[in-house]
Amino acid sequence: MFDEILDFNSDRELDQVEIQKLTKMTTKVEKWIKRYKSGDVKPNEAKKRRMGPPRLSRQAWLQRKVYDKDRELTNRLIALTGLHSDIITASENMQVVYYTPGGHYHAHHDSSDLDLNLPCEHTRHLYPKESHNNITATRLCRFITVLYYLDDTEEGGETAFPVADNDTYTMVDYQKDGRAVNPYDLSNYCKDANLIIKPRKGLAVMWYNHHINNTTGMLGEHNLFSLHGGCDVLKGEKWIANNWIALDENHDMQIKFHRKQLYGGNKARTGKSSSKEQVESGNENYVDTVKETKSNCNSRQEVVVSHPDATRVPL
Ligand SMILES: O=C(O)CCC(=O)C(=O)O
Ligand SMILES: [Fe+2]
Repeated sequence: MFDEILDFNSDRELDQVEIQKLTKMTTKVEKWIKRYKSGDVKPNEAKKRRMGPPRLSRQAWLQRKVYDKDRELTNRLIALTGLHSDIITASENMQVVYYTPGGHYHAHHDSSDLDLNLPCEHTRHLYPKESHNNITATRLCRFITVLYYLDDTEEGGETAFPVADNDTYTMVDYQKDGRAVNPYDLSNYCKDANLIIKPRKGLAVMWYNHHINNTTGMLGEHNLFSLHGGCDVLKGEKWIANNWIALDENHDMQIKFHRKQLYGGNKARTGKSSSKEQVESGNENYVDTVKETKSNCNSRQEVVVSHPDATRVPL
């Protein structure tokens, strides 16, 4: 309430002007107190409001054929991740993010919990038509994030991982050094994060959003320690780009995805919003193209997933 109604300039103090305004505001304040007392305002709602919007930034998608014509970056990603080139090449295009002072992205996960009742967003269009029509929800299956800093930022704008390596982390009553901390709120608790990275032009950060399933060698449980976000930019601008590497928990679906994207697809994938476009564009030549390129596919022997629990998956 203090933030919402009284502290107009959000400096956490009531000055003369705010107090003068306050006298005209009594009805509104009384209404608020009444709502609060009646339990109408849930603690979460209050918390969210104090944190401000989850994200304050501008985003754009770049197509691989535009930003990486010569595949230099793609090849470096293959080397960096140790993954099969098809996994990298079939993944989402690059997202560029721009922040100005006050801009931030509160802590979040880039991928979704492993839920076998929901298809992965990147392979949803590969399900048979009948079941496909029944798909109303999907989840993000982003095994790896690679984040690039495209420029320095004068002040603030760190990428923070509030609970990295914290074995004792639970979502309830999170504490740091004996103080209650809201690990999602990077405007107020950025410096409490366990890992903080200062933007520096040319630096890239890579992390795993999931574990590997030891039996299948494919996408495993969500790694909740990958919680992260962008702290408030205090001075200057922040420019970053994201590459998300998609992986299904189902090996056959992932291979189908590669074939369609790389050898049978007629449209490049442009991020989450494009899958509908891809489905609608269809691809009647798929079977022929797969036949033609089968030798090409077959020359690729295996998908190698590089991860602390790495296993080799036959293709
Ligand atoms: O701005 C940052 O440092 C983090 C951005 C991020 O997490 C995202 O775009 O998903
Ligand atoms: Fe993120």
